[in-house]
Amino acid sequence: MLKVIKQLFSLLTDKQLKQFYTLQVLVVIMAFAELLGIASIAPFMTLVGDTSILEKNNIFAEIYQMSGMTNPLDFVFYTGLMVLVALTISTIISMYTTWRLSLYGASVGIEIADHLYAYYMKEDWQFHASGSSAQLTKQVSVEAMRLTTGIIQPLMRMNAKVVLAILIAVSIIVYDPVIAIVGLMIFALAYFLLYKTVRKKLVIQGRAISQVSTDRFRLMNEGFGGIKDVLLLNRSEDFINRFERSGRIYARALGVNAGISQVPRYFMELIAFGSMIGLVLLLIKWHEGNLGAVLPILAVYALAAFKLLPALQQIYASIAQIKGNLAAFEAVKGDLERSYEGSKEITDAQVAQQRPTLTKEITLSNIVFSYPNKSSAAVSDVSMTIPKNSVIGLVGSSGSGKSTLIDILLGLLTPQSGSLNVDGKPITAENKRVWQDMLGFVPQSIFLSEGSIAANIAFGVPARDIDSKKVDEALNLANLNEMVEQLPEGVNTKVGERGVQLSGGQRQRIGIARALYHKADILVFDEATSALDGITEKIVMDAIHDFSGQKTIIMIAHRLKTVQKCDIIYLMKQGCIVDSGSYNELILKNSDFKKMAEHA
Ligand SMILES: Nc1ncnc2c1ncn2[C@@H]1O[C@H](COP(=O)(O)OP(=O)(O)OP(=O)(O)O)[C@@H](O)[C@H]1O
Repeated sequence: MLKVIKQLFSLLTDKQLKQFYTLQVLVVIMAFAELLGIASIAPFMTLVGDTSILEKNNIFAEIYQMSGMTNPLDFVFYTGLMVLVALTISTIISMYTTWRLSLYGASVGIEIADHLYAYYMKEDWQFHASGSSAQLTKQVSVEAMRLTTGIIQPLMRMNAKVVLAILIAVSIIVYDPVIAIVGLMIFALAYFLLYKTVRKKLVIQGRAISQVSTDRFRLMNEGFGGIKDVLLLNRSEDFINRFERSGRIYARALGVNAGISQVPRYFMELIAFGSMIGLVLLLIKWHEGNLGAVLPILAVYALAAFKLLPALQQIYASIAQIKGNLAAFEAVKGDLERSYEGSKEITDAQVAQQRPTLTKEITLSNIVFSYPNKSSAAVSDVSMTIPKNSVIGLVGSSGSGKSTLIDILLGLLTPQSGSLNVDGKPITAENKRVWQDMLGFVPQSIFLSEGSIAANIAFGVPARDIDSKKVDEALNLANLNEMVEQLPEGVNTKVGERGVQLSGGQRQRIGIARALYHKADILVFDEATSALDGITEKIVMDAIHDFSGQKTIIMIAHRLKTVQKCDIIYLMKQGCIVDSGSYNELILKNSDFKKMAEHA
């Protein structure tokens, strides 16, 4: 567990560390203030037990004399008042420190979750293509939250209590070593034995929480995401049963871990009361029934126990909670460490220096790309040239590697060998971002957010920065204006989650309008018009071809009709480019292409 705390500390930023040390000072002040509160009770009780000490030769008598009071009861009253003031100050310090610790714990936890989200959002396409979004959602929402509430916050609470417990322990040892050491040993041993017994169970249940959380997120993602198929195939019961089954494991694991940290409190209270009764009997026996002598000693121990017991319980409960949530840290540790390794941000000056300009051509040279865990290459030794302002078609059977090649062109996938060049300048990790700014991409299936049509066209641009003129132009070019005019709120009409309130063709045209909104010089279409009816496709294709000579256009198409007007068509087969030429040239020279055209 100490190792985990050390690792967690290494993830804190300088600012967080500084705040932590400041809080440490507050924690120590709080512990001293609480101790002072306890310590001030003893003299007061001595005074209450026997006011005749004011007549004797001691510190009380001196203060009494200096106060100028004549009635001992008045003195007792004012001493009591001062003790109350001391206790109030100590309470205020404790409340403030606990408040600050809670805020600090929560903010550190949430900053870690934010960091994790930012890390995943900046990871490349290959990372996302080979992982599961349910897993990432779980990492950020469940595991990072468990890290906050199950590790960092308990650690903060424990931190304050450890200092207090040590101070109380030292003070009562100084006050009376024998009684203190025996009492402390009883508690330490009881908690230690308890922790040893439950330690393994906490870890096991903690891991179960991580495991079933993944299952539950997956079931939610698949169930809600594929609800149409679920309903049609009548699979709701299967989903519900699996969800409930994981829920039972989840509930038990959560309950057991919470119980293990809370339940022993009552047992410890029993031990504390038992020890107290034992101590009372012992003291009465030692002092032969003299209550005046017994009361102050008893008051100190009662108050020490009153403060020490919850502190020990808090330490134990925090340790149990941390142990039970270690699996959450294990789950995100690797990603967190990588996320803190420092991102290579490039400066504006570097961007300007690296900005590729397209004046002549884009070339792909000897590109080889294999997906991880795949034996054959998805793209093998592909070379192609895309002249500026030309219209290029990419055709081939399903699985021939067209989308993979386009992802390489978009800078989303990095080939294992070969290079992508713009006017001879290679696109590297450093200038990739600038290259991507020059591209407009329309994928096979468009992702739509829950916002308005305008927000979806200007995707990712804050509402106040959306340029309505550019939205109108894009709508026009994507042949959407007629449909939008019929909507009650026009471009401000909401499209529903993932665009459920739109037809497939309308969704696709919004995707096309999105690519056009950003006024990219290079437009890439991956099966972008396949969901459109013949007439709409022709209108949209004509709009795309209107750009010919002004923009560089690359399109993947299954329907050969779509690529008929392209300047060059590349034919792909099993990851290779097997032929190229204009539509008419390919019909004449390539039998595969001819067959495809006949069956189109
Ligand atoms: N994320 C991925 N992980 C592993 N393999 C993949 C992944 N995406 C594609 N592949 C594999 O790479 C090969 C090429 O796929 P790609 O999607 O590029 O073909 P395509 O020509 O675009 O097909 P389609 O016309 O059906 O979209 C296929 O064998 C496919 O199974």
